[in-house]
Order: sequence, then structure tokens, then C-alpha cells
Amino acid sequence: MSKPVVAIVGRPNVGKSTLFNVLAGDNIAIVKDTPGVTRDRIYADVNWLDYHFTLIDTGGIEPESKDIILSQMREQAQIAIDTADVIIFLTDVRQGLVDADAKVADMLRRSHKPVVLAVNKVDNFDKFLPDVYEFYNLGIGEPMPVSGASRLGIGDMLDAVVEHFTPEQLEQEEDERPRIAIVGKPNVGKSSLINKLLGEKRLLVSDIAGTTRDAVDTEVTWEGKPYVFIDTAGLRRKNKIKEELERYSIIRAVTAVERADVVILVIDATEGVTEQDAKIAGIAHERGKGIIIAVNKWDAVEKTDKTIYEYTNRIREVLAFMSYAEILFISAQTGQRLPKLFEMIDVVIENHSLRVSTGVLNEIMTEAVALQQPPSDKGKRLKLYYMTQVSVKPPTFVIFVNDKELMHFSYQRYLENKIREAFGFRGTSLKFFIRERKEKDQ
Ligand SMILES: Nc1nc2c(ncn2[C@@H]2O[C@H](COP(=O)(O)OP(=O)(O)OP(=O)(O)O)[C@@H](O)[C@H]2O)c(=O)[nH]1
Ligand SMILES: Nc1nc2c(ncn2[C@@H]2O[C@H](COP(=O)(O)OP(=O)(O)OP(=O)(O)O)[C@@H](O)[C@H]2O)c(=O)[nH]1
Repeated sequence: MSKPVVAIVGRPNVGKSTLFNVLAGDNIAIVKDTPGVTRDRIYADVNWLDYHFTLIDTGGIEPESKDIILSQMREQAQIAIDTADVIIFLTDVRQGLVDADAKVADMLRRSHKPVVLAVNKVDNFDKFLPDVYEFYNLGIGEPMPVSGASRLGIGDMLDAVVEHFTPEQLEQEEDERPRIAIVGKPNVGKSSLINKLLGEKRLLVSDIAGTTRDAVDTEVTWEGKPYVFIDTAGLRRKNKIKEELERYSIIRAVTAVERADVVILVIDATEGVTEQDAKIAGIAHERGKGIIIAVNKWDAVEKTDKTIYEYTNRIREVLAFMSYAEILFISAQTGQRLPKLFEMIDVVIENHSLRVSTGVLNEIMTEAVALQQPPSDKGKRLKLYYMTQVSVKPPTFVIFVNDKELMHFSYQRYLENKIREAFGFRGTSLKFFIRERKEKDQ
């Protein structure tokens, strides 16, 4: 399923963060059990009425001078144009219309992306409404008065946003071809990998027109089977500011991961695995995607017979929250193990949508419980009644118990391991929901 992406663009201090938080509510993407994934408010899942979309905040750091403000805004606007389906251009009624606003409005207009012009800090409609009309001069449509802080006008603004969603963006994709996103921090070799995959063994390559985003998805046929690579290479943008570059690589990753079944997280072997890798990995993890960790530039590493184990251990340590991920050591330059990459994609896709029958699951559960007694607290012991798989992508299970407070994380992990021992599920996370059921109900 693909979700539309909405970006907020605006000058510093117009209230982007405030609006972002209001729209995101509790849905700011945070993974509690993911060490190293900081609480960057870069993106969030938003639900409005029956609509679901990903919200991104393109702004980040505080520029010092006016010149920098403008160049930064251009940069932000470009990111939004590259990645979003609808752009919210936020201005500030109290500062009024400024030159930088007009310049950014020009850029947005030329991009032909749908733009919703919101004029913020209209805390009092009677008082400020006349000032809102000034923003008509930007020539990008009707200015909508809002107040992030007082939560005014937000509904009307969102109505205007969702009006721009196309039926294709809202429909579930029926396309059966595996969709693969290649993500990673800057310079790890993502573009090289895509290029190599395209060039390798006279693959059949065609561009698929009419995709939802400007990024062109590329179909690659490998051994007779089609795969769609969500190509973010077109979104490359070099920026001198490190923080901005990292933010951008996260936005890139979010928008690509959203549309993918399998995510290839590329790590640079010459640098080793870092916190920034963990951050990007967290995006795929929290969205329950199939995951392959591709350690690239393997050709450039001096190796002994222990090197692979050392790298594997280090990755397992830093990316401890995704111990299920497959790891592959590759070289985009020499093409080393790229055939293996396709094999792995197939395996991960299969596991990601694997269904286990309730009967078999309960046999495993009964056996697991017999081997290791469930935890108890104050004389009351956890009882597991029944378990069933409710969905796939990722495989999701519901366990019915007597008292969910008694289900410890460690016991849940134990059950997960038992399920993995039996079915593998390599490359995919598993989701569990614990439900209570009264003893007499069962
Ligand atoms: N009066 C009023 N003030 C607001 C409103 N929304 C935000 N503010 C204030 O405007 C200031 C800037 O808000 P932020 O949300 O941090 O603005 P921002 O655009 O994210 O700023 P940067 O992070 O610098 O880009 C803060 O002092 C907010 O309290 C509003 O609706 N009304
Ligand atoms: N030795 C070696 N170098 C590689 C390999 N893959 C990529 N590189 C080099 O790494 C550098 C970065 O590669 P890119 O493909 O541009 O990396 P990227 O991840 O797309 O970079 P951004 O677009 O900035 O995010 C280039 O100089 C490549 O030649 C590899 O397998 N081995």
C-alpha cells in the first residue's frame, strides 16, 4: 500500500514545528525499543478522517543570516518538490509577506506540485483576517488562515490537502511485483548499486511512467521475474550542511520505504556500521518492512578469515532491534554477490507474506509453554490460551492470555524465537498483540 506524502515548507519561526506536532498528535514515529534512534521529529504518520498520509518537516536547523535563510528555504522547497505529493506552504500573518516567501512561492508554482498556502498565527480570525488577504499576492492560490498554537483552521486546511490526493495514491496497489527500496546514508553506494543492478547481465530495463512521485520506479527483470526498484537516485542533492544532508537522507528513506515491500539498507564497509545507519534502519523496522542489510564496498576491505564475523557481530550489536535482518556482503563496483541479493529478496518477500495456520501455531505455543513456564507475579501466573496469525506484511500475531500485564517482553521474545525456530521468517519483523480473555470465555 502506498501512502501520500505531505511536506511542510516555510521560513524559520513561522510555526512549522508547532503545526507538525498538532497534526502528528501521538503519531510521531518513535521506536521505543530501538536504541540509537533519536526522537527526530522529521516525519510522522497522520490520520485525518479516513485519510492516512506521511507528514514530513523539511526544516531543521537555524540559519544565521538572511542570505542563508533564502538558500535554505530553496533547499527545503526543493526537497518537498522532490518527495511530496502535496506541499503545505506555511507563512506567518504577524511577520506579513516577505521577499523570501515570494521567491519560494515562485519555485513551488513552477514545480506544478499541489500547494496549500496556510497563513499561520491567526489566533483571532476577526483581528487578523484582513492581513491574510495580502498573501493572495503570492499567486499560489487562496491563503488559508490557521493557528497551530490555538488549533484553528486546521480542519479546513487538511480538507484542502486531502483534496489533492489522487485516486492512485489512495488505492491499495494491486501490483504484484516486489517493490524494493535501496536506502542508506550519503555516499554508501546506493546509486552505484542501482546502476550496477541495471547494467548487470543485460537486464531488461524499462521506466514505469505515471508513478505517483517524480522519482521514476525502475523495473528490473532477473531470471524472468520482474522487480520494481524504487529509485530515489533522481532525488540526489548535494548540500554542504551536514545536518541538512542527514535530514534529507532520512526524508528520502521514509518516502521510499513507505512504498516498498523489501528494504535494502546499504552500509559502507569501509566505515563500518554507525548511528546514522541505525536511524535509517529504524525507519524500515518500525514500518514492518522486509529487510536486507547490504554491506557494500566489500572489495575495499582488507580481509582475514575473521573479518566477516567481526562485521556481522558489530552490525548485530548496533542494529540489535533487527536481529531478523539478513546480512549480505557485496560490492556494487565489482558486482560481487549481486545474484545472491536477488535470491535473498525472493526469500524475504516470501517470509514477509508467510501465513502459518492456527493449528500449527498452537502446537508450537503449547510446546514452548511446556519447555519454559510463563512468568508469574504475586502468585498469579500468565496463561496462554490461544494464538493466531491475523495478517501478513509483516506477519502479525494475536496471543490471547488471562492477564496481559503478566506477559513480559522477555517471554514474548522467547515465543517469537520459537516461532522463528520453526518457520524462519528471516528478513522480516514479527508483530505481536496481546489480548486478554476471561477464563470462562474460552
Ligand atoms: N501566536 C502564535 N504563535 C505561534 C503559533 N504557532 C507557533 N507559534 C510560535 O512561533 C514560534 C515559532 O514556532 P515553531 O513551531 O518553533 O516554528 P518553526 O517554523 O518550526 O521554526 P524553526 O524550527 O526555526 O524552523 C514559537 O514561539 C511558537 O510558540 C500560532 O499559531 N500562533
Ligand atoms: N570500492 C568501492 N567503492 C564504491 C562501491 N560502491 C560505491 N563506491 C564509491 O562510493 C562513492 C559513493 O557512491 P554513490 O553510489 O554515489 O553513493 P550514494 O549512496 O548513492 O550517495 P548519495 O547519493 O550521496 O547518497 C563513489 O565514489 C563510488 O564510486 C563499491 O562497491 N566499492
